[in-house]
This record gives sequence, structure tokens and C-alpha cells, in this order.
Amino acid sequence: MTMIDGQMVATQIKQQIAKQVNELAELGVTPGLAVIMVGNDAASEIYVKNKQQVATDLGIEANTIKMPADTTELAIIKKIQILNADPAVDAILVQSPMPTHINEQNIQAAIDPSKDVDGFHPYNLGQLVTDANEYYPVANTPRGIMRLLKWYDVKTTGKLALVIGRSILVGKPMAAMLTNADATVITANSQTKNLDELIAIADIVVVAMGKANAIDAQKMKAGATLIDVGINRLADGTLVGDVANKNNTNLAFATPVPGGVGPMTIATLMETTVELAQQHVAHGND
Ligand SMILES: NC(=O)C1=CN([C@@H]2O[C@H](COP(=O)(O)OP(=O)(O)OC[C@H]3O[C@@H](n4cnc5c(N)ncnc54)[C@H](OP(=O)(O)O)[C@@H]3O)[C@@H](O)[C@H]2O)C=CC1
Ligand SMILES: Nc1nc(=O)c2c([nH]1)NC[C@@H]1CN(c3ccc(C(=O)N[C@@H](CCC(=O)O)C(=O)O)cc3)C=[N+]21
Repeated sequence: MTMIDGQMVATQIKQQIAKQVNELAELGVTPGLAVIMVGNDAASEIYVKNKQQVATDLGIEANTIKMPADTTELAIIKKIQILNADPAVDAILVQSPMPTHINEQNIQAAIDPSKDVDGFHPYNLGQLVTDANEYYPVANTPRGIMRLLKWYDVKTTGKLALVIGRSILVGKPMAAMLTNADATVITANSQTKNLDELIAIADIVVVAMGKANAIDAQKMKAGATLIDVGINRLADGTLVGDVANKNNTNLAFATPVPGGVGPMTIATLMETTVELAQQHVAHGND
């Protein structure tokens, strides 16, 4: 079994991004990323801290706007409208999950589709489902996972892929990307029956549940590939994924937590930010 080294692949991608940032700098453009974080979430805290560091290293201007958990939906939408109108901001990211009194669909639809770095906006989701030929942003976690599969030469064509989770952030765009890459895709959710039977037959299993050690890697078939998206902070402070028993299996590949999908999400976030900045330059609204 080969443990996938997300940190190593992310480092390679960041070297490419640094070149593109330099090219934009020659045009007098600094890519700008604005992050809105409402309330507190452990995984979001880790994400915010790590991406701030990587952005600084790459010469990307990243600003995090923290809003209290009792912020109204209208106040968040007003903040988004200010960022939509700000030419220094190329990319807007609103951290998920949001407090329960906020309707996330209204937030996602308020972001200018040309600044939608998570690919959350209905227009960009439509582009993904269409498998459109023109440029559009997509969610960075599944984008990073597709890059890892390519890097390790894990084939998707004709393979049976099981995606556990159906969020707009991970599960649904992951299923769409695997479908576009000619896999046969099953998307599971909390109402799915006989999940173990599906786990036992899939060639690729992507787990994005947000539940520590909820899936047992020993139940997967020999030669299959496991992608563990979960980021769970245990009471003792350790960081674990959604999948237990990754070692001692006869899998072909598996991603660790930490050091797997997480660093790739950050690298592809920076890549998407730079691409959006390039689009804004090309369309004359930088
Ligand atoms: N490593 C990284 O880069 C990233 C990590 N994450 C992490 O990934 C995890 C998932 O994130 P996200 O998608 O936003 O989470 P959500 O809570 O939005 O979605 C979780 C999904 O898991 C499904 N689910 C829950 N229990 C079961 C079960 N027993 N069987 C099958 N499906 C189940 C839910 O089903 P239902 O819809 O029926 O409720 C839901 O669709 C979190 O830990 C998050 O922190 C997220 C983004 C990036
Ligand atoms: N709109 C939105 N988009 C997201 O993409 C999004 C989000 N909201 N909300 C929170 C989740 C979680 N998430 C992480 C990304 C990277 C790490 C990461 O860097 N992980 C390192 C952690 C290393 C460490 O600090 O120990 C690793 O796995 O190796 C963690 C978590 C993105 N998310």
C-alpha cells in the first residue's frame, strides 16, 4: 500500500503558482483572496491558519474577516457585496459550515460568480455538471483530489467510485468530477442502506462525512484507493480523518490525515485564486 503524499504534491503545485504570481506582478497585479468566517468551527480554524501562511509565502494578498456567530444573513450578504465591488479582491471564500440560522444557499448565490473561489455559485455548479469547455472555478478539495489521483496514476475510466457525503463543498462536486472523468459513481448519504456492501465493491472510495474514524478501511476491496477527506480534532488535540485502519490493508493507495487532502485543498485554493485574477486581467476588470 502506498501512502499518498499530499504535502509533496502540494509543494510542486505551489512552485508553479509562484511563477504565475510573478507574471501577474509584472503587470502590477497582486491576486487578492478574501475569506469570511462566521462563528467557530475546528476544521475552519485549521484551514484559515494554514492558508494564510501559504498565501503569504506565495505573494497572494489574503485577508480573513471574522464575524460573530450571531451575525445576520443580511450582514454577511452586505459584506459580500462590498467584496464583489472591490477590484483588489479576485476571490471570495465563505467558510462552511455557517451557523444554523444562516441559509447557506443565499450566501453562495450572493458571491460574484467570477470571484467564486469555491465554485459554490449555482452558475459555476451548472458549468461543472455541464462539463463546460470554458474556464470556471470548482471546489478546491475535489479538484485537489483529482490532481492526487492523476499524480499517482489512479485510473478513473470505467472504475466504480463511491463518494460518501453529498455536501456542495465536497461530495457533490467530487461525484460530478469523477463522472466527468468517466467513472461510474455512487454518492452515499446518511440514509444510505448497506454502506458496507458498497465499500466492499468500490475501486475508489472518497470519504467526506466529518465523523472521526467512522469508516473501516479493512472493509475495502484489495487494490482499491482510499481518499480520506475528514478533518476531525479529537478531545486530546490530535487530528484524525473519517477512516480507521488505513495501515495493514491491501489497498493500492490511501491518503493520510494530516498530510493528504488538506495540503492539496490549500494549494488548489491558491491556484484558483491566481486563475481568477488572470481572468479578471483578461477581461479588463482587474
Ligand atoms: N481535507 C480538506 O481539505 C477538507 C476537509 N473537510 C472535512 O471533510 C468533512 C466533510 O465536510 P463537509 O462535506 O463539508 O461536511 P457536511 O457535514 O456538510 O457533510 C457530511 C456528509 O456526510 C454524510 N454522512 C453523515 N453520516 C453518514 C453516514 N453514516 N453514512 C453515509 N453518509 C453520511 C451526510 O449525509 P446527509 O447529507 O444525509 O446528512 C453529509 O452528506 C469534514 O470533516 C470537513 O471538515 C472539508 C473540506 C476540505
Ligand atoms: N468554504 C469552505 N471551503 C473549504 O474548503 C473549507 C471550508 N469552507 N470549511 C472548512 C473545511 C476544512 N478545510 C480544510 C482545508 C485544509 C486543511 C489542512 O490544511 N489540513 C492539514 C492540517 C495540518 C495541521 O495543521 O495539522 C492536513 O490535513 O495536513 C484542513 C481543513 C477546508 N474547508
